[in-house]
Amino acid sequence: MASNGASGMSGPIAVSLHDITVRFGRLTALDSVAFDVPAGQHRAIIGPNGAGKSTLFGVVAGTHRPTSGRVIVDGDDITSLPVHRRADVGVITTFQHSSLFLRETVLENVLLAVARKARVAHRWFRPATAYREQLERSAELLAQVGLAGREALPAGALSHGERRQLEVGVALAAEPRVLLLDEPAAGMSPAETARLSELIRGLPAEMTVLLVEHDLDLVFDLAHEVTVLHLGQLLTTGSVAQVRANEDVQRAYLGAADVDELFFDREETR
Ligand SMILES: Nc1ncnc2c1ncn2[C@@H]1O[C@H](COP(=O)(O)OP(=O)(O)OP(=O)(O)O)[C@@H](O)[C@H]1O
Repeated sequence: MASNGASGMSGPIAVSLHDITVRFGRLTALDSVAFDVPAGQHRAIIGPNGAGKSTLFGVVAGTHRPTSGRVIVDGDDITSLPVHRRADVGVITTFQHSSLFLRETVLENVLLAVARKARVAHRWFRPATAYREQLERSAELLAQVGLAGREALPAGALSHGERRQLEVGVALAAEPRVLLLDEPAAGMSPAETARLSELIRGLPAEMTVLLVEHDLDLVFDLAHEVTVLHLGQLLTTGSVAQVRANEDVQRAYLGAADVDELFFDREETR
């Protein structure tokens, strides 16, 4: 198991959710959910099916507008900010459904994102030097996400796991302060998941990461803290050890297919 460095209980708050309620008609998908995520923390959101994880993720990413409540990032209220404007405040999301250009090369995918960021960062554009800098930055990012040597391949030729790595590279090009990962390990092999975990654990210490993930091995490997939702309510937030030992969490998961994964370290039982 990884050592999960900073528990992040002190220091500035990066993301603050104030009494988030989401109703779909008569169904309350989220009921006054409130918690803070300290800057630099890796926070996982887990819970049984239908707990409200995706809905909550969408509220932070901007794809869902809460019925009531507020989303505060670095002190700014972004509740009403449309999804495409959240990048301006440093909130970058990788969604489950890939946003890559599959016919373009791996390098071009990252280069586009780097160029987009540069245009936002600089009012004027210096084509000759800027392009070289952007190429260098793209190569750096591809090395960071483990895709050095794959630059010339079309993104569509990558394995599923490599595509997810590339998506993270594209997201990092935008220099997020808060990185939102929507089930990053979905469809990955154990080896790909292990590489992804290493990649996330190696992100800059000041970057806040919020992820929704069903793969509890990954969650327990990289989360500094875990927030558990159940039936639209916040059940608890705590360290991996606290959450695994929590009887309310155990009850919430009873009957769920992944209950064994939650309570027993599979490496211990092998
Ligand atoms: N667009 C929608 N319209 C109506 N009900 C919805 C909508 N989206 C989600 N729900 C309902 O809201 C509740 C929470 O759903 P959500 O997808 O957020 O849960 P989840 O924890 O992500 O579940 P899963 O683990 O199965 O993905 C569920 O009862 C779901 O059926």
